[in-house]
Amino acid sequence: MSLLEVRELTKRYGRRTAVEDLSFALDAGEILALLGPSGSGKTTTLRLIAGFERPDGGWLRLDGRLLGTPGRQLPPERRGIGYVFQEYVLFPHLNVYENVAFGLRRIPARERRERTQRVLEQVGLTAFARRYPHELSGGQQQRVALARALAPEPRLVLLDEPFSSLDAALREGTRSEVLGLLRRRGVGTLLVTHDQEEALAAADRIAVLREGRIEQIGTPEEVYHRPRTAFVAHFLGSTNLLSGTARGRVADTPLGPIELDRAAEGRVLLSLRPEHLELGAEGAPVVVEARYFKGHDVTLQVRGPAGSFRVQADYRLPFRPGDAARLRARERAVVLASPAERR
Ligand SMILES: Nc1ncnc2c1ncn2[C@@H]1O[C@H](COP(=O)(O)OP(=O)(O)OP(=O)(O)O)[C@@H](O)[C@H]1O
Repeated sequence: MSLLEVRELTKRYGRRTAVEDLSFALDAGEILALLGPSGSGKTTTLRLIAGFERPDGGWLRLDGRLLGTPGRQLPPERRGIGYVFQEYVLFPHLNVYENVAFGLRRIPARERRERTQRVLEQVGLTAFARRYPHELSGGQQQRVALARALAPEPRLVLLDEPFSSLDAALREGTRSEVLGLLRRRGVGTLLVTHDQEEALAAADRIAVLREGRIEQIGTPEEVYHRPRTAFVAHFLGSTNLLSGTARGRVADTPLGPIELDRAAEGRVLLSLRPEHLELGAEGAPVVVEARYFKGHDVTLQVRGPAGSFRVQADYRLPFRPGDAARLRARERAVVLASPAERR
């Protein structure tokens, strides 16, 4: 049985539907990223799970126990869920130790002391126990917030953009420490982010949200390499869309015949990432329009009778704007779902 089960969860604000028919499951020790643009329903989903909002439809269970459904709503403090929300700041008048012990008020003093010390040690903050929040860096404050969420030993932790306020240098280290700790403790984690790189690097699975619905859910490799829709393909990096006529595993396209990742018949819309195209001696004629140096490689914008494309290339290749070249696919193209398949 999954740790968390969410079924057909729906939330409306007046006539606007913030979350619609959301269904997914999460296992113990698993990290699921909720990824989507602003307004796609990520925070509302966490608030429904935490119990700050009442659903208008559907239900959710944690460890088999019903937490929320339109007719029955368990209050947040009885759900056994830890959360670190962006706006969920530390108490400024309490030191680190007191902030973490705060959630353990109902536990006998000795156990409270032991648990607080243990969790501070786990997040590497024992030496900072007597400091106040304003005497800590952003990353340290984030770890205190996490320690406070973990102290009551929840089975599920909800993280809403917890790393977005940290600068790039601190972000990666803090993220892998924090998520590593959650994984080792077998805690299920829902991580809200609109940062695709963070989702790809840190999550076991990603649910891509669009207008309150899950557009696709899968491992980072699946959603990146086998996007079901143009929206997912574009949201997880850059891609080229190309239409063609499929005959089984091959399609005729303006770039010539291209192998497909699955069999199809008739009109198809294909996705080819910039790294799946190459410039060389063979293929459709194009002219290089722009060159963007990225350090480890370059992105070339090219145009020809077949259309306009972005191509990733080795930075040592001599292509410059104005050069003529030939373009071909070096990998199979992904067949995107037709409107009928998406329903
Ligand atoms: N309390 C509320 N009252 C009315 N509408 C709301 C409320 N909370 C959220 N919404 C609407 O619900 C939709 C989903 O919002 P939500 O905050 O869940 O999105 P999000 O994906 O978390 O966005 P962001 O990345 O900007 O935080 C939006 O259209 C938003 O305007």
